[in-house]
Amino acid sequence: MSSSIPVSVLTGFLGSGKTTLLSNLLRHPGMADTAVVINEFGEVGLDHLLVEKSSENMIELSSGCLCCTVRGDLVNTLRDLHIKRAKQEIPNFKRLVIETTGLADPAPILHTLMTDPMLASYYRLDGVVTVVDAVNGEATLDNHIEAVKQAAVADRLVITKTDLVRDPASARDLDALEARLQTLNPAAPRLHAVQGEIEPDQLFNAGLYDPTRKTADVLRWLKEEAYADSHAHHGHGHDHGHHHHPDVNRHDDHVSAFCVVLDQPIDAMAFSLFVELLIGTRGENLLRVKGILNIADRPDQPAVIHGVQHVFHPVAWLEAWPSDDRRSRIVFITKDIPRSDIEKLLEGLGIGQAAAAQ
Ligand SMILES: Nc1nc2c(ncn2[C@@H]2O[C@H](COP(=O)(O)OP(=O)(O)OP(=O)(O)O)[C@@H](O)[C@H]2O)c(=O)[nH]1
Repeated sequence: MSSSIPVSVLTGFLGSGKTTLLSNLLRHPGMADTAVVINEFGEVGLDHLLVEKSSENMIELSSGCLCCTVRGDLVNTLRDLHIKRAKQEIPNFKRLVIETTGLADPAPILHTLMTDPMLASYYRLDGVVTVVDAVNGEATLDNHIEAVKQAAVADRLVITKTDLVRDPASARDLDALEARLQTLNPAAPRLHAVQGEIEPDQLFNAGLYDPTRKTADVLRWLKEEAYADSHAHHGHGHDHGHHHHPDVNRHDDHVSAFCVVLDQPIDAMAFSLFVELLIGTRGENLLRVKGILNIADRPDQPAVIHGVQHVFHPVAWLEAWPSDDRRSRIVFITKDIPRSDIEKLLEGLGIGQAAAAQ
């Protein structure tokens, strides 16, 4: 596991600046050992020509949208890459970046990385980087649920084209976009990049759960405190414009991010049932679930859970609690599943006690 290759998924809507960002990143000396898989939609992949020179390990999947053909293609591509690396036919890359098409739902890619047994033994998900265009970002979020999902599941958000934000009206639009992203995804740091200029350190090693690292990283990964006031209402002083849009297509009204805190230890069987019921009835709307659990019969070893839609990663047990706080904390990023539904289901199954409901 310690030698597994970290994989970053780079996503963002059409034209948001993914390729520009990637080309710049690959010029950094620290990124020299990076392999890149680019998924182009359509017959001719132009991006390939644009970034080719900066990486010898460039692979392109041009057979269609990665999120539609992902199972076979991605598995085969990553498998081939690993075999060639082992045979020393290609340089010994230490990191992999997958750039998705602009329309991709990132979930199937995350599923594949999490569930394919071979991939899971050679690669591990480092994090999701989502690019959002400062100029078109709001309109894109209004009109495309994929863009909302991309932003909601990100570990890092990169706002591009801020150089085009010059007049006061555009600056206000950018503030509104930032506020909206804050509500959609309170835990992901928001970074700005002009023409792809960014330090790789800000995007990689995002601290997604890795059992070989110190447990403190789990807290960084979970960042549950970021969700503290982000539920029920959009309670941010600076989110002007947020409620005034007349659009009927406000996708992010459907998406919520919240953290449920349970004071009492959790019965393992009851929690499995909870996950099963949730996946069975609402699986596709569970954009992301991550948490640290206090399981009743193993109080000294917290369980880490991580799910994307209907796929849950096998539970990982930590050696010790990362801090004095031994309550179970579960972050949910959902579409059309309000916090109250989750709390009702937990209560119905007699699981813990939701702190916020007290
Ligand atoms: N002014 C400005 N233009 C940018 C910036 N970042 C990207 N662009 C331009 O935006 C356009 C789209 O950028 P790409 O990097 O190709 O975007 P992409 O997300 O890879 O696009 P697709 O592969 O089509 O989804 C290009 O013309 C870039 O030059 C920026 O920070 N400022």
